[in-house]
Amino acid sequence: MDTTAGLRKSDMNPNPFVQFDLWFKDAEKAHPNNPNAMTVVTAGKDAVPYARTILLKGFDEQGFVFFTNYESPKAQQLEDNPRATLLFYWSNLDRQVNIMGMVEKVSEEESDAYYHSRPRLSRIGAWASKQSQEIPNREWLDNRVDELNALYQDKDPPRPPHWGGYRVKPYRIEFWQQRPSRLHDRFKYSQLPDTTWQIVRLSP
Ligand SMILES: Cc1cc2nc3c(=O)[nH]c(=O)nc-3n(C[C@H](O)[C@H](O)[C@H](O)COP(=O)(O)O)c2cc1C
Ligand SMILES: Cc1ncc(COP(=O)(O)O)c(C=O)c1O
Repeated sequence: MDTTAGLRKSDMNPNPFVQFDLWFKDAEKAHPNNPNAMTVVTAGKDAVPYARTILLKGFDEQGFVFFTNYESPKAQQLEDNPRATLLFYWSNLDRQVNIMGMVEKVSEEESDAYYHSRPRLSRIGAWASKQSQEIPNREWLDNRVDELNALYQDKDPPRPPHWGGYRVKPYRIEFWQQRPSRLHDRFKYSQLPDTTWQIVRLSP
């Protein structure tokens, strides 16, 4: 994948989801390890921007979906302020994508479907972990996993009510590609009130 040739506005698909899909497919080839890893930034009542890595689990014209614990700090921040920024950096391609959007929970059905596609131990883990809470030691966590494994011995663990997905519905997406001498190519897509997308070039 040669990304050194530069980007013209005419290279950019008018639909940012199609453009993201093209770049994501390139990233899957160039980054065998977690091409879907993204930095997710949220800010709640204290206005502090909190960042963490999350795996993108799906995207379409409705938005970008990830799964997590609904009682985690990020979930509380999203409750207080349902906005997020998603940031991808694909170093082997010298590309960055920055997505800003409004956030909502995915449907129960969508969370169930994804939860049940996960390996059994990951499903147990979603029950075992009180995400981001302080715990006494590793043994405490391992014991919880043992207890939950015994509880669901011959059963399929159901999805915990505190675990599910969020969808980031973008209103702004920026595609960035590196060029020599820091004179990068950048295109910003902004959603207009009639839901069409305006594309402008930004200075590096
Ligand atoms: C590569 C990678 C992928 C991760 N993917 C997820 C994920 O999909 N969902 C999740 O809840 N946490 C994921 N984490 C853990 C988060 O970074 C974070 O520690 C956790 O969600 C707690 O965040 P919070 O305290 O801000 O709510 C991942 C971490 C790494 C390094
Ligand atoms: C706590 C947590 N939840 C979810 C995920 C991602 O989902 P999955 O385990 O279904 O790949 C990760 C990935 O690292 C994670 O650390």
